[in-house]
Amino acid sequence: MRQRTSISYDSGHIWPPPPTNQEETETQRTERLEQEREAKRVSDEIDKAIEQHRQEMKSRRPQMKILLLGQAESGKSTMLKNFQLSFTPKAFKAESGAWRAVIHLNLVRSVNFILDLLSANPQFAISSSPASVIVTGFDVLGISQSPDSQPGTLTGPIIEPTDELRRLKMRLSPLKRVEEMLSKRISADDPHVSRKGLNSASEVSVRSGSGWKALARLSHRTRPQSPDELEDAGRVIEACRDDITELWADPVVQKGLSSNDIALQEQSGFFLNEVSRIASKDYVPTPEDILKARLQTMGVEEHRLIMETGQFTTESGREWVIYDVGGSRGQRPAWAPFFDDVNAIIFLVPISAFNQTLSEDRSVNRLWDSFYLWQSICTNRILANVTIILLLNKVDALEAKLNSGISFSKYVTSYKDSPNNVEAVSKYLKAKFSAIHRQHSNRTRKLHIHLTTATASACSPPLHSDTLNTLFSPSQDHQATSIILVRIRELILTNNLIDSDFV
Ligand SMILES: Nc1nc2c(ncn2[C@@H]2O[C@H](COP(=O)(O)OP(=O)(O)OP(=O)(O)O)[C@@H](O)[C@H]2O)c(=O)[nH]1
Ligand SMILES: [Mg+2]
Repeated sequence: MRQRTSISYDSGHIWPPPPTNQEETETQRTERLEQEREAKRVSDEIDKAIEQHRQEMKSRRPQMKILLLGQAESGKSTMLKNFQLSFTPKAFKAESGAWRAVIHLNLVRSVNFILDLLSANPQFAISSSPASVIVTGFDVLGISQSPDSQPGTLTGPIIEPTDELRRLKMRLSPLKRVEEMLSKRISADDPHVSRKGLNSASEVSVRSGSGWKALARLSHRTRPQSPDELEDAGRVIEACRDDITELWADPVVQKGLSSNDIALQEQSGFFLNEVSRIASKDYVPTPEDILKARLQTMGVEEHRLIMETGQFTTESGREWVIYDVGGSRGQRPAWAPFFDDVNAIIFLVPISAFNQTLSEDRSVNRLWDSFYLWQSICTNRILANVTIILLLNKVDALEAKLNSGISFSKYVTSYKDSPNNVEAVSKYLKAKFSAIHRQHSNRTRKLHIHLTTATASACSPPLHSDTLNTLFSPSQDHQATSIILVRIRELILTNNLIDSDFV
């Protein structure tokens, strides 16, 4: 006979109740057993329902789905890195080694770009100056722009090669192979590497899900058939360290670049000022290096962040899914399928790009493109109830440009003779983006705007420059990325509480 098991709830309460001392009749016994069976059935059903609910909750672990949108090089992937740095620091640290190869590639590409300029026929297409297209007006209904020049052609080398530069070019020639190898390694089996034009040193991309971080970390221990290419690359770069420094410091190189309006230091993935550190044997990327590294996104990448930190006690361990998309025009049709069940959109605008054109279409001003894109997101009916956050990014680069004398109103004619400083320009842009939102968006939706410098580490102290410190009150405008991220997180959580058990 099966032994009856008893569950003790607390002292004095045992279930099923132990047999009493009283003699029971056969009928009483049958009744009691029937009652016990029924009680057990009910109890089992409750247990089953609880377990089912638990499993459901587990599989439906409340996820926050966030979509990062914006044109190419607006800083979407950099903002994602900031999320990781702030909320999943252990995971971020664990992956940081993989960025070494990307940073090495960024560096080597800048060098090879300069070396190409010593040739009569650079290996990439020549375009006109970055400032080729002017935005003539920001009428919110009809944003318009007009091209003011056409791509030009080039006859001789951009940088006149001296004997010393020829020698350097020879000595640095192994970096061509290093660039090829690193590009292949990072782009996995689908390399998509392009020189974008005279004004841009490099672009290498990864396809979503290509697992490049794993590949970039692999050593010969895990790939015995191939020599440790990454270590080889590191050794070559280290051997070239002094020559790279010399090349970058060469006055003829500097003059050739500046007289052709090529500002390498303003470009993505610029590391030539830190060669001695980055080209050293024991180089380990810092969080700031990782934020500065450039790797173009292709397709839509899904990143699952299990919160390691959290203001709300129940938040730690929760999952946030962040979709990082490729922002160039050819990539944008891939965004729409992700609009359906998204909780929030973070839209980035690189406000320093007012004097640049799209690399995929040199006739389109980048600021104009951002306005156009913003309008289409605001208008989108599927997104009508989604929390929307607008980040006016690259404030540091905007400040540098305006301080160097580049006139905002030259490119945005409706700005007229307003002051050429960050405060006035960002105020103007905020007003313009807000106006588009008001006009094209669901009226009840509130717009949240922040000025950001995504490359200023989420861990760095508030406000990256003295000028910005005095320009903006920390409570209002430009703040440390970490503070903005906490605000964004709170906002998204608060706006999406109804369907979740977050708090
Ligand atoms: N100076 C400066 N550079 C930034 C800022 N934000 C991002 N960047 C740099 O700009 C480059 C492009 O940033 P990404 O985050 O790769 O741009 P993206 O929007 O993901 O671009 P796609 O993947 O092509 O769509 C990177 O090298 C970043 O380090 C910023 O606030 N200031
Ligand atoms: Mg990206």
